[in-house]
Amino acid sequence: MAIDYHHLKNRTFAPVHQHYTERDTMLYALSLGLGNDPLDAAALPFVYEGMSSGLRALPTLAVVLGYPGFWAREADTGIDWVKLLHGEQRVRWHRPLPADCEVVGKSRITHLIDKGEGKGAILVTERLLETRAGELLATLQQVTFLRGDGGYSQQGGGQPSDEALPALQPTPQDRAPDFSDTQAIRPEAALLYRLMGDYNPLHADPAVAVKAGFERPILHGLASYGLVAHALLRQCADGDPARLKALDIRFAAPVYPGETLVTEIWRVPGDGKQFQLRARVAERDKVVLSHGFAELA
Ligand SMILES: CCCCCCC[C@@H](O)CC(=O)SCCNC(=O)CCNC(=O)[C@H](O)C(C)(C)COP(=O)(O)OP(=O)(O)OC[C@H]1O[C@@H](n2cnc3c(N)ncnc32)[C@H](O)[C@@H]1OP(=O)(O)O
Repeated sequence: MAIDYHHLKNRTFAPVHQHYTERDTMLYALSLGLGNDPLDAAALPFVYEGMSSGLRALPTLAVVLGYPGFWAREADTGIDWVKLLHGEQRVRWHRPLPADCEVVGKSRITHLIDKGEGKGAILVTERLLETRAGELLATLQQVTFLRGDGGYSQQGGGQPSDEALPALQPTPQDRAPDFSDTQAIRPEAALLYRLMGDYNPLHADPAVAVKAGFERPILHGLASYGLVAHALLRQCADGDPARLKALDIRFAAPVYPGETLVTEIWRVPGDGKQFQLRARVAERDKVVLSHGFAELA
């Protein structure tokens, strides 16, 4: 079954209510590998409640909260779910995330773009993450690359296609990064990370990974996203999670659990609050996250 633009665009998502606790906050950070080195002072406030600062939530915890799950697998979507990949993630934080809170996630599909037969389609989902009292914590945009669904607009009597999102900018080619941060990704990272709510079999089942065109299960894009955000906070914000205001990034190539991620950060000339970033896998010297933009308070 091919994608039907109107059916998919009009899909409704029930608000997802969630009460996350300090334990969830710590498990999220642990699933990214914080605490791999128990003496790492920059990681401890996110995985141990006994610090003088109290337990702190990584701002990227927002990406797993109020999440509607792996709904693309439902047959009526028309999506070839085995072939989909997370393409980009863009988040704006409006308030720091508490370590324990009742939240609600409100999702809707905002864009569906046909890139053409054999090239794929782009699906953009927006999620507003609010407290139960209605305060907006974060606005999230998830760009999904539907590798198996290009050309849908030629079917069913000519289905529409939306305008693309404003493009993210590539990182500087003419100068070395101002900061660099290295993180080891644990071999079981994807198996741990999926427990945060993204149960896409691509990250766990070797047979599904092969069907999708990979040699073995790949890491969730949002796990790499969390790692890059932590690298940025550690290098440029004294580890203060409340300072992250914006982070956009493109997932340029797959990351495999067990690899080493090197995040490279450039200062944007100006008031010192904006940065460009990318990340590469050290073992393959391959850029895996690109077109990064971040803003700190
Ligand atoms: C719906 C339910 C929600 C589900 C959410 C996700 C659930 C998760 O479980 C899934 C995951 O986490 S998957 C893991 C993370 N993602 C990845 O590993 C993807 C890595 N990226 C790739 O493989 C390629 O970039 C690839 C394959 C994405 C694109 O590569 P190419 O086809 O070679 O593209 P290229 O020829 O370079 O460019 C063609 C056009 O596409 C645009 N583009 C490229 N990479 C993009 C990307 N990552 N995201 C968005 N757009 C992208 C290019 O700009 C180009 O556009 P245009 O034709 O307009 O010039």
